[in-house]
Amino acid sequence: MNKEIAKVLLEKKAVKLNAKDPFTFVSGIRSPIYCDNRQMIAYPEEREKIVNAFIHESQNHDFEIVAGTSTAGIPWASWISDKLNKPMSYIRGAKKGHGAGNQVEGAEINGKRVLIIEDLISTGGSSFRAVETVRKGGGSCVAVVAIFTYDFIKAGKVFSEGGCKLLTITNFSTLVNVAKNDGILTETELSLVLDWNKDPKNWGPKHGFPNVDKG
Ligand SMILES: O=P(O)(O)OC[C@H]1O[C@H](OP(=O)(O)OP(=O)(O)O)[C@H](O)[C@@H]1O
Ligand SMILES: O=C(O)c1cc(=O)[nH]c(=O)[nH]1
Repeated sequence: MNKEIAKVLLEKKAVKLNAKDPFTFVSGIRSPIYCDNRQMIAYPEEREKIVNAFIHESQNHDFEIVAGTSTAGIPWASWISDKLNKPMSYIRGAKKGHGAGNQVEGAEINGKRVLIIEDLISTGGSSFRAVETVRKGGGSCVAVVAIFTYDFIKAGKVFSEGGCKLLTITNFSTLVNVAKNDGILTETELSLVLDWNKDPKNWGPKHGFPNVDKG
């Protein structure tokens, strides 16, 4: 996994820690760590490294359309499709309730091979829903590529059972190793996040922070 990108995320403080008031993930899981890759769009030099890493990761895949997930995947899909001179789409979480009523905007995906661009994978739920949307629209998804994954077992399962390749530039263990070697996180912080990552679903309830029920 890519150490340079992990370092960039840490140096630009996209990675945040808060054990006293843990973050709530979209899945409802509570966490003392949050990786806010959205912040990286603010840094032209570093974001270019991330765009190049996305392109490197997907270089062996044959795709016709670059599709960003709404919302955090969209800026990356824009830069990637621009660099590769390929058509771009973006995938909404739900059909738009007015206007043209689309769920996929931009390039027509019907009958096309689509590469989905996501910023981050936790449970994999959001990005796999994007895969299903592409399939429903008549496209095939050659892979989902994301900047970062927490390597949850659940995410691996969702993708392998759903028959879609999941590619990631960097991951939790690489991030933790870089943070340790470069002295970015203290021993206490490192053991906090390692403890959480062993059993993310039960970490919150065990520490007095119930998970949020997302239905
Ligand atoms: O793997 P999952 O458990 O689904 O979690 C990861 C998703 O959560 C975040 O999106 P968020 O819902 O915060 O929306 P945003 O992209 O609009 O910021 C992130 O951008 C991923 O899409
Ligand atoms: O699961 C999430 O919602 C999530 C986790 C994280 O670290 N970063 C993010 O943007 N979303």
